[in-house]
Amino acid sequence: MSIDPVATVDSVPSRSVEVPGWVSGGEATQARLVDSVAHFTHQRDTEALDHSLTLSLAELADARTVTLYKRAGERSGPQESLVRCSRNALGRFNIDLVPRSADASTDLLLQQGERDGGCVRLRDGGYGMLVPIRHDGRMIGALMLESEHPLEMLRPLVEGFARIYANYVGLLDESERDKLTGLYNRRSFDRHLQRQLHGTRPREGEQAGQTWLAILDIDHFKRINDTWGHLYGDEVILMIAQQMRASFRHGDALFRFGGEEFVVLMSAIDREAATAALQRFRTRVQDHEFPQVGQVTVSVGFAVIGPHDYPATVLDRADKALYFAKNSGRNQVFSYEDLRARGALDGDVTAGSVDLF
Ligand SMILES: Nc1nc2c(ncn2[C@@H]2O[C@H](COP(=O)(O)OP(=O)(O)OP(=O)(O)O)[C@@H](O)[C@H]2O)c(=O)[nH]1
Repeated sequence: MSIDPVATVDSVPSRSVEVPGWVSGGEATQARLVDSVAHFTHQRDTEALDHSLTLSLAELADARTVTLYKRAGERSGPQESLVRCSRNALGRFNIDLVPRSADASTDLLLQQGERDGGCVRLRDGGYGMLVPIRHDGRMIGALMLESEHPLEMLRPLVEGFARIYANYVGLLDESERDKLTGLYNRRSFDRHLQRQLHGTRPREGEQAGQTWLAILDIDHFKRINDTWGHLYGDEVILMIAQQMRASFRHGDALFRFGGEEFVVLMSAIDREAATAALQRFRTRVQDHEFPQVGQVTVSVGFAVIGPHDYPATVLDRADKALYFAKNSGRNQVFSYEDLRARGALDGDVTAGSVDLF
């Protein structure tokens, strides 16, 4: 069923306590609990962790549905995603990942969770419990359990799982991100590429787009370091990352591959739209006054990603377009497919600077 806060009424009286059998069990119960935690903390990427969390809780709490609401961490804005584990007609659990924009009902739910984390009766007679998930004092999401049984007794368990989850998300996030800029690091690139290719569905009213890979490289960065020193060089890298965040859309994945080289995985309807977005970023950088250093420019090469392309192949194509941009005077954006169609890459094209996998 849909989780609509309008459907939640009345706080559950504190004495209504009915508990799934396992809660009062002995060693077998403890073993099951430990097993769940071990399984859950074995995961090495956030998506698997989300699935494992909702499934573990659904099984342990004998819930009919466990929903994990996640607030977008990296940017401001209302974007959220939702992972739902629910029991099907055969009694088995299914997990759905639903990327979505926040709507009024989600916000209301989260506000409610913030306020009291309340146990509620659902309109259909079921029981609901909402537990906020906090990391470093910030609410990063919430867990909503729905069951045929009252859930109050399970609150410490669910809160414990929420705390472990928050700690773990923090750790995973750190291992996936570049320390200086907070952008994703190269290690997480393949996973994001798969998600971008297979996970993004167009929003209502939106046409399905294509996925593009762009390499952005700061021009004459060595000169910046040599003239102003590495600290100013680092500052430029940081500001370029900020410009990327401000230029690209929320669903686009932003990486620092190392040094002064950045990668964007973006959706765009066609090559013109991709070019426009990248030109906007290039102009933005060119027009920015960097402290002490003054003007900085970037060169960009990009290529479309087909569903069966290897990451290394597309990186190589985007890198060839970048190399062309560098050789054509820098501060420009080039598409590999466009250059290919014009015959501009025929002949002597040496691979650029990207180290392939
Ligand atoms: N400050 C700073 N410098 C870095 C970092 N990583 C790499 N560099 C420097 O970035 C410079 C890259 O220089 P090159 O690859 O020659 O490229 P470039 O000077 O930007 O020239 P073009 O790309 O051809 O325009 C080198 O001097 C590296 O030492 C970093 O994290 N911080």
